[in-house]
Amino acid sequence: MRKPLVQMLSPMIKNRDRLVKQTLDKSDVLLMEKIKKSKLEILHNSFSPTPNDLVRPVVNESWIRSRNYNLKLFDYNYGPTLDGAAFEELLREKGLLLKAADPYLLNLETMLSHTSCMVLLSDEEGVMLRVLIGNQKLFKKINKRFQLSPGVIWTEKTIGTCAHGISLLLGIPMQICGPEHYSEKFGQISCSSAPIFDVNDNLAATLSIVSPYLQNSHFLSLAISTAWAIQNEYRLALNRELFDTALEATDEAVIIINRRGIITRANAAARKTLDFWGRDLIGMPIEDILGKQPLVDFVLKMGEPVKDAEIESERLNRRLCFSAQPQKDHNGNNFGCVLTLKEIERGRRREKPTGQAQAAFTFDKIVGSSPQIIKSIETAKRFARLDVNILIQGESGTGKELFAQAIHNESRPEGPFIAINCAAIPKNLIASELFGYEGGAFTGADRQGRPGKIELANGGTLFLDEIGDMPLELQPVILRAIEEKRIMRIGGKRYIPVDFRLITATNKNLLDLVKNKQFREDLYYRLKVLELKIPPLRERGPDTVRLAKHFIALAAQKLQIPAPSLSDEAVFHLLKYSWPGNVRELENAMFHAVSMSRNGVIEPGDLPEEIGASPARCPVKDHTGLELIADSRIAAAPNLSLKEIEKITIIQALLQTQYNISEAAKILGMSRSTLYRKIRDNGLKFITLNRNTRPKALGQSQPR
Ligand SMILES: Nc1ncnc2c1ncn2[C@@H]1O[C@H](COP(=O)(O)OP(=O)(O)OP(=O)(O)O)[C@@H](O)[C@H]1O
Repeated sequence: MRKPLVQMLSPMIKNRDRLVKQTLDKSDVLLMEKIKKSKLEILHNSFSPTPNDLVRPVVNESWIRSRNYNLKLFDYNYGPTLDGAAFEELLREKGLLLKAADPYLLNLETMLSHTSCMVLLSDEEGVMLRVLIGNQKLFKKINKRFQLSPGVIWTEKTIGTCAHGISLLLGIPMQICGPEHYSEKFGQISCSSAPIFDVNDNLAATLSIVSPYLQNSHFLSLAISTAWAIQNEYRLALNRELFDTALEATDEAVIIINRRGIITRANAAARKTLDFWGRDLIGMPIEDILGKQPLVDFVLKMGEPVKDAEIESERLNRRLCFSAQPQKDHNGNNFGCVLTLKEIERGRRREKPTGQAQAAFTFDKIVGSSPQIIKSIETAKRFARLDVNILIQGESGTGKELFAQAIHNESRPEGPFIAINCAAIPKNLIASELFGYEGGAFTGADRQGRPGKIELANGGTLFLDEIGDMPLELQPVILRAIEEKRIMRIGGKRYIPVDFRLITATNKNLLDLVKNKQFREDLYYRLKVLELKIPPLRERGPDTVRLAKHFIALAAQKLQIPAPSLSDEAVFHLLKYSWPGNVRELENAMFHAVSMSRNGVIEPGDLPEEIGASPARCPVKDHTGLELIADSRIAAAPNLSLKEIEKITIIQALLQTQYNISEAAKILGMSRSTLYRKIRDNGLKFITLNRNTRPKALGQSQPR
């Protein structure tokens, strides 16, 4: 390394010390005299004259400080030197800094070896860690005069004004030439210094280039750029250490793989989990360790994260909880991924959250941007702020519990979320479920007794789903508990105060039940202080496609395969179907479709029969005559553009009205002629199937 670098220098440089001005001309000498005179005046008069061009304010201030340290002006000042053991210890301590700096110092020394320059590296306290000089004869001479050797402490305090002393003190690059030094003994030398900072911007070191005679601006730039390079290297090393410490601090097995699936980092927990104690995982293909894992291929290929999926490793004969986070550069290019693995106890599957005492959903997790769902979200958010009872109404599977959880997380996130489905509990058990019981209250009861769900909801939210199925005889007791905010366990003798927010939900028309005397009117009005309506899926327009994509991604994750896309025809079938089971049905349908899909695309044939078995011919064609409901971006884009939403909404309205333009225009709230124009603007040419299914080319017919 040293030889080729030396060869880069011109023989002119080698022969003559051209880097520095060795002979001083008349003007130099005059200038030096003037500076020296100013220095003596300032120090003698013990006041700071207005700084002039000759004396920089930082230098002026440093001279005053040096004098106040009682340093000698006309003689040598020697810094103390650390003893051998202390210096060895310090070198060990500064190992990372030296490892980062040494290659650069060596290069600098090589480049300057034909000059009389010295390269110094000091730590943040001014201890010289490295003193490098190509010319050994000169080094000995300097050492004798200045006692400058590794381990000596040189600061402004110990030797007076010098470049590296000011760099240390102020954290700035500095060049000091000849009489600018405090001590006159330094009058013939010059120095350029630059600070080096660690990752937290703490001063860590200085780099200095010292030369006899005067320096030029190149010296300072050389010192700054070398210090900068060392600083970057040092920060990288520190970050690497920090990363390794964090990596080792976690109990989770963490493995980093590159784009080809080769392990580049792994912590001790990973070696333990993968039975690799004492052996290195680095450089091994992850497939050799875990066996073929479609999820790993999926993350590397698609750049999508995976959270808490369960994988089976045949090689390890073990099930693992697997998460993966792709590593991307600022342009979104995937260059590997971080895998975390947790062992799942034998015979114990990862528990699915039951939704019993925890609420996972928040408003931002509710998928949908249709005006209908946005309205429900906005209303629910407003309701969440008011601590009163809320009745959620909506068809089955529309997301009522989802909204209840989101309201809970918005209003009482610290408390428990206790959900009960009144239709799912046998009638004779509802009372004990809700109110709990004291020990021995009835045959079969626990000896210690048990708290009921209302008690458990204390401080949080009680969610009574299917409230319409609450037995009539229990309704007055519920009413009292709501009004008095206290309950008595079955067989108990004392009231227990409870503080809970009540959210109820139903897919029935409660008012009809009230009219039929199946539901108490007073309870009904107590429950519906605020009423939230969740729209059915068929009214949410393009949300069907958004939700479908959301569920496809979830299903693919569960099945450990890359998420397939939806073909245009499949999108058409999804929009056309009326979804009696709402979002839950869509979720199941997408799971079915993902399981059935081949070649990464969901076709109508992959959908459950009732959804995919609509007419084989798609009645909407684009201007090229292709059977499309919209262009392919609808299937590909993660979110839909306004134009795409408009297109889908028009198609939906036409499907809903069986292509009756007047009715569709009414649904869309626009005139027939506007609808005709929008059909054309959207590049759609329709073959209408009127109620008698007689096809008619819409694009050619004139609006009446
Ligand atoms: N907007 C949405 N975003 C994401 N997932 C949703 C959305 N709406 C519903 N779901 C999902 O659909 C399923 C049904 O939702 P939920 O159980 O909340 O409906 P529900 O109206 O309470 O049903 P039921 O009437 O049967 O009690 C759940 O798996 C839920 O996660």
